Amino acid sequence: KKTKRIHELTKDYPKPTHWPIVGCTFEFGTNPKEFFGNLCRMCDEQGSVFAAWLGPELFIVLSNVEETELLLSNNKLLKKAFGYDFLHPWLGKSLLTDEDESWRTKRKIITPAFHFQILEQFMDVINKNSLILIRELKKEIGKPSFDISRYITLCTLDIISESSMGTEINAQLNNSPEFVTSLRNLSEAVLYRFYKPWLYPDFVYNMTSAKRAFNKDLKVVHDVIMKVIQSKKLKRSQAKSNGVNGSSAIKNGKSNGVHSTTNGNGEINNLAFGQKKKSAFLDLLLDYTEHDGSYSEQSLIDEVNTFMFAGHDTTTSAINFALHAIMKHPEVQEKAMKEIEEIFGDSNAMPEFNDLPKMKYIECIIKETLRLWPSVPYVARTVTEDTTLKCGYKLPAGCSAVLMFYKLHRDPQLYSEPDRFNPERFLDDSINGRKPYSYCPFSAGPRNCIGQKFAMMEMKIVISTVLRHYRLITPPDGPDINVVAELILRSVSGIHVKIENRS
Ligand code: HEM
Repeated sequence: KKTKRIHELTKDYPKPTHWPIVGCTFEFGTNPKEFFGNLCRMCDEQGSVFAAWLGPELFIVLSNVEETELLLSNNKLLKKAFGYDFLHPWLGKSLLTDEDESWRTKRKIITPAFHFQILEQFMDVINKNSLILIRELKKEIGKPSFDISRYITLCTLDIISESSMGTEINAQLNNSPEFVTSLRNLSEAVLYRFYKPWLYPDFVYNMTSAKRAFNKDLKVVHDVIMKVIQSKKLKRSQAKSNGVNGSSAIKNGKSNGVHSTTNGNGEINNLAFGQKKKSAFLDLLLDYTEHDGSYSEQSLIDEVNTFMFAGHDTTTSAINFALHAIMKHPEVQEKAMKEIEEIFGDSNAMPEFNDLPKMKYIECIIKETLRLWPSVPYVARTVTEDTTLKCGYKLPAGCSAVLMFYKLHRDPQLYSEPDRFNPERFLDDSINGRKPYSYCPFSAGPRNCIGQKFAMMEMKIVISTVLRHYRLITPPDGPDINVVAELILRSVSGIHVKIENRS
């Protein structure tokens, strides 16, 4: 009955070719490589609002600024779409996947961990791992070309593991440990299921070898995180019995049952993160758990898994595409180097926190990179109540709305020469007058990215450190980038570069 109603209300939408039962599943193709290209083609052919049935689910795909604003600014459309359910066995109901009141509570608890004064604690972790990256890249000097994305993946994984769990996994030094491989397999497995509507029912998926492999990888990842949590808990209880209070954060920062960011005068409270000693996101959650038991062991695992997932592939993707763009545009590389020289002069010192706002041009490069290659190329919401789009079509309750940022960011009505890489368009004067919601790499509205400041800090440090040590050169015969979206945007052919030492 519900499906019939949705069919009825959306019969006038533009649609690609549909078949009975499967809808336009085969128009999309059943692997990630074809899927994204076909989705972009459909946006070109059908326009900025169209409907597509994938088996029993209807997706309304939106890629213009008016509908993006309507959806993202609506406080009632906060529920993630059906496809996010496939993340539940891995991330549970965490900040990324949860809904309604329990999402709001989590957001309030976790927000203080991303206050900029707290992020400063992570400078050392990012600087240290960027230097390991530089050391690892040494072996590639002089080679005609190599894929730098393998190195960036391991570096960002080291950074996010140490920041979220407070534990070094040394992915860069151990090259590809089981944990790293399992993490990658899990992202791929979620997507594999999404493209195959016949695997949507749990009872079918549970019988497949894909599900058995998924469970195996899940166990590897969960076991590592569980061990970290247990060892942290043990250390904290030992510290407590020795008279050291591990949860001073809670005493001062609590209001209305929820941890607050400031003391009302805009000053940060004595959070675990605010202490001199470097803490991890996990420490904040453990503080709460000790205080009021708000997080069960499973919820802690889910939240750490979420940081690792949301904070790893995203920054990897952005750094990779930025390095590619810098390499392809020598004039951009020169300007970035000029800025670096102005900030650091002859010094070899790593950046300090107050150097980051000085990296204005590098910030423009990152923003322009995220415009052309947004790490999260689309997001989706479940429509929980009938809504009327700006164009007049009905968005019926029960369908999913997909916001296609990748196409939004290349709309010629919003950006002149939209396919051209031009960091200057993000210089202050040029962005004045830009429509709100025309640029959403971190999404927007209440469910925007909580980690965007951390991400910007990490990207600035890693990119500037690479440039300070190496000149990026386009290899004559390296393959060009080949973009696919496997939850996160990436180049299947890798990012091929040649590097030269800067004397
Ligand atoms: C270039 C880097 C990044 C990009 C482009 C990015 C982008 C996004 C986007 C588009 C969303 C919305 C997802 C949706 O609606 O389904 C999101 C949510 C989120 N991101 Fe990021 N992200 C980045 C880095 C990070 C980092 C470093 C962290 C953590 C350390 C993080 C943690 C999260 C979390 C927890 C959410 C869910 C927030 C909520 O629903 O309340 N992200 N991110």
